[in-house]
Amino acid sequence: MASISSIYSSSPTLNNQKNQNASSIPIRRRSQQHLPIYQTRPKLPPTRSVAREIPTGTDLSAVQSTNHHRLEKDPRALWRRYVDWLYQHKEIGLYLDVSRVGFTDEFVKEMEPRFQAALKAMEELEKGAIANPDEGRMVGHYWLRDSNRAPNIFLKTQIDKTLDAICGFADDIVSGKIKPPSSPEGRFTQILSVGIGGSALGPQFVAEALAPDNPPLKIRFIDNTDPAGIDHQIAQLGPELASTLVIVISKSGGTPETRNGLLEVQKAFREAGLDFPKQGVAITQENSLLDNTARIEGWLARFPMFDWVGGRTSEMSAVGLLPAALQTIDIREMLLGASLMDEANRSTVIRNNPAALLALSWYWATDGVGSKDMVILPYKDSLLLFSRYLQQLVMESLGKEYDLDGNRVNQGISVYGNKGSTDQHAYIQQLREGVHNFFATFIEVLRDRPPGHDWELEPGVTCGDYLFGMLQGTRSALYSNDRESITVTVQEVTPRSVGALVALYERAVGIYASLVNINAYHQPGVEAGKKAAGEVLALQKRVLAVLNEASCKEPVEPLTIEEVAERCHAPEDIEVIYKIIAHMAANDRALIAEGNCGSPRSVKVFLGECNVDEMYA
Ligand SMILES: O=P(O)(O)OC[C@H]1O[C@H](O)[C@H](O)[C@@H](O)[C@@H]1O
Repeated sequence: MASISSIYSSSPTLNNQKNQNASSIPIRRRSQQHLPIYQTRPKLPPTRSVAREIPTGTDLSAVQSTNHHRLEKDPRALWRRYVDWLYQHKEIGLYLDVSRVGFTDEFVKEMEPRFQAALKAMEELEKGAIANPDEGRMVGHYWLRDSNRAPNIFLKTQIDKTLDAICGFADDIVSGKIKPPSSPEGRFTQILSVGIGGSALGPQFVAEALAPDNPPLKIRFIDNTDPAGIDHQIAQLGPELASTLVIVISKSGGTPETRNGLLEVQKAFREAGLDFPKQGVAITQENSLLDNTARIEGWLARFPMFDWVGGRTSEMSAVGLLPAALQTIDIREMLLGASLMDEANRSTVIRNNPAALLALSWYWATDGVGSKDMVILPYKDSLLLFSRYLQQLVMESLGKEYDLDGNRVNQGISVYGNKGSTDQHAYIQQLREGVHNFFATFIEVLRDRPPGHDWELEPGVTCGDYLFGMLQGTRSALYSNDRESITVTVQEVTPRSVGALVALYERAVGIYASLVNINAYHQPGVEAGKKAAGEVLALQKRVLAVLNEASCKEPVEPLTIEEVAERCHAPEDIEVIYKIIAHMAANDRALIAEGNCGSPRSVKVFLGECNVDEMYA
């Protein structure tokens, strides 16, 4: 198996190219490799503080151009730039316009060697290199849509067999060949998908984008451990719980939120007198806790998640494909769209490689250090969740403390957005005129409605013309105020174009990560929050034990928060202890709190009942 670590480690460190006077890109010398990045990188002057120092009456655009090249404003030159840089993929029906990002020809030239190194790294990754060195894993989501690219026949067979199994199972469910055991409907009518993060965001985005108006199975999601949210989903299912297929998705098979969702759903099944295993499907890694549970309990079906597919890039695995197929979305078309896009993204010519063009634009717009946020604005309701999906893909992949050489870099690009033209009535005001800390990405869909459904709501103008006008207007209004933007245009929202969009951004993230020399495929930072949450729950158990002991005394001994903290041997955790008590008190947890919650020192607590067994446990 090849290794790409050498390619990564030979990448030059990131530098703020636009603020360099030298025409060549400074390459970090070996001897500098262990210097913290802030010592090797020129500091970017933040636009806001620069703006504050400007004397009144100064031409702001002139000041900005000291930080950024002045953007081209001549309409003819802009048209030429548009035509020169426009990327088109005919088979997908996708265009990428980066003309409203102000990178210069010199910048592109300077970046060329780094792009070649990044594209080489992608090539090695696709061949099966350990592209996720921290976890010692291959990164194989590209093989999912072209199994011939898998590095060995075993993996190829695994991919092909899983795809066939997904299609077969979905057909059997949709056709009613596999029936729920006790539903009067005689067939499954609902899907309840339980999963979080990469095990939810892709399926949510795709369902919103592509599900037909009246799918044979309607999907809903539990993607949190919020009891009220879970109750809401279950309540909405009502008697249709009996015809609900529950898909539990977790790569690790041990994510607490997903486990809790499953336990809550299983309880609802018990209470309704239903047999959960006959309606349960697991998508997880082989031999995970979830997999073993599903196997032992005899769930209806189990589908694998592969070690070499990360959660946030799992849309083309069973995670995304099974829910999509159950909604009768053409998953083979999704895969085709992704593989066509992958093929285009293998070009070593930047302007012919859409993912490289995106990465180039991101690098320029954010100075390669995430100095600007990425605002995603799809002008199409069905693409509403694209920004949420991209938020995880981009931020979990690029938001890293250390680079591959161990330098502290605190990399990342913040992503947010919703949809146009809705957002024009919300926050576009700030984008146009306020703090200049973003670049926009417009997602344009050319086809307004299915053929034969359009009408003119005023002479010569349709509803979709308004949407189009709003997009074009916002693009040019932002640009005229020096706000850069990218436009991704698709002909229609179809399984093919959605598959292509997913693949486009997956690859752009990979290339960008390589440019800034970070591992895009791990998420060490996520563990800190999980660990801290576990510590809070452990502390809660100690608090309960202390309160139980005091409450078993005669007479009962109410304790102040300080006393509880002392007895837990955790005086430094007093604030969390107070919050634990306040949370339990708000939830009728047999805990009696006296005093005023607004003044925590006045609060005294004891348990409403003494549990002698627990005292001696
Ligand atoms: O699929 P799971 O193992 O349940 O993981 C679900 C999610 O949880 C984690 O916190 C990770 O940060 C995500 O990348 C992942 O997608």
